[in-house]
Amino acid sequence: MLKIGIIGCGTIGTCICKAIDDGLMEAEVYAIYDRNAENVERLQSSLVNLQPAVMEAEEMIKHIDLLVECASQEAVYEVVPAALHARCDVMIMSVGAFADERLFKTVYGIAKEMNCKIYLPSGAIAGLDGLKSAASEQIYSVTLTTQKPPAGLAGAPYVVQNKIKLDEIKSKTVIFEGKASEAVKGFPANVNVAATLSLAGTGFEKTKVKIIANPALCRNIHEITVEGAFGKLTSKVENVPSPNNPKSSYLAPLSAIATLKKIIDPLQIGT
Ligand SMILES: NC(=O)C1=CN([C@@H]2O[C@H](COP(=O)(O)OP(=O)(O)OC[C@H]3O[C@@H](n4cnc5c(N)ncnc54)[C@H](O)[C@@H]3O)[C@@H](O)[C@H]2O)C=CC1
Ligand SMILES: O=C([O-])CC(=O)C(=O)O
Repeated sequence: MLKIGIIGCGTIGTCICKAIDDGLMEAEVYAIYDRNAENVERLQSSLVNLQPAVMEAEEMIKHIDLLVECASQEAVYEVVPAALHARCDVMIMSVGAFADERLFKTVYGIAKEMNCKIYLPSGAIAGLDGLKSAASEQIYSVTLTTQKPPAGLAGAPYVVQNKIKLDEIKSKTVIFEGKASEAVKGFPANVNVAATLSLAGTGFEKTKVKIIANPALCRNIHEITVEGAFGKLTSKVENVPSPNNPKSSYLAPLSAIATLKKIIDPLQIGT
């Protein structure tokens, strides 16, 4: 049975544990960790069947097959290289960390050397299957347009640095337009999907991102347009926010669960 260790006991970590606790897949949550002890306790007390140990990544990687990062971009630096060195596969949610090319090259290099896999779930977007197929030929452009209710963008470094008053936005307003490399740094908790899109397609410098604060919305909308030798692909997901975290969409933990099921299942569907 796949032995998993989870870093981050917030919205996504809790959904993953609950899915395994409910018997949705054959996996063991060997250990969990969060720098916030209250979140560890809350997660532990929500489980009925599982009793994961609590230990830091350094220790858990000696015992597990797969390390799941669902914490923060910072955590990717802290735990992913060490996990790969210990020959653990890794699943990463805070994909925006890979806008740091040096980190990405290092992590990719260790994974190759150790014969390990790095899994990046689709998160809150749809269409990566088509983009991956399309990338076997020439791609002309990839664009992500994200719309969130203003509160879902609160605290983003770009918003703070540019003194954007989210509570004064009364109508649909474009607050950022630029490269994916800048978007994931300015909005680390909002557009990790831009990083996944960049890695699947044309890279961080060529992938374009537009972020819109829209007070009329109660959903997080991600629209993708890809043009290439294959033709044109458009996808739009109107995401219900996660119940405990308005920054994250509910489809994100569901995609993490689906990725785990794919790792375990002999049947592999899609690109
Ligand atoms: N790839 C994607 O499509 C998506 C990615 N995300 C990203 O996934 C990550 C987790 O998302 P949520 O569960 O919604 O966030 P959350 O805020 O609900 O939970 C994150 C948890 O990780 C803990 N944490 C943060 N940094 C840590 C560290 N260095 N070491 C240990 N614990 C740490 C926090 O204390 C918190 O309990 C975030 O980085 C988020 O931006 C979220 C949604 C979609
Ligand atoms: O969940 C979402 O809507 C997307 C998100 O936060 C991210 O990619 O970081």
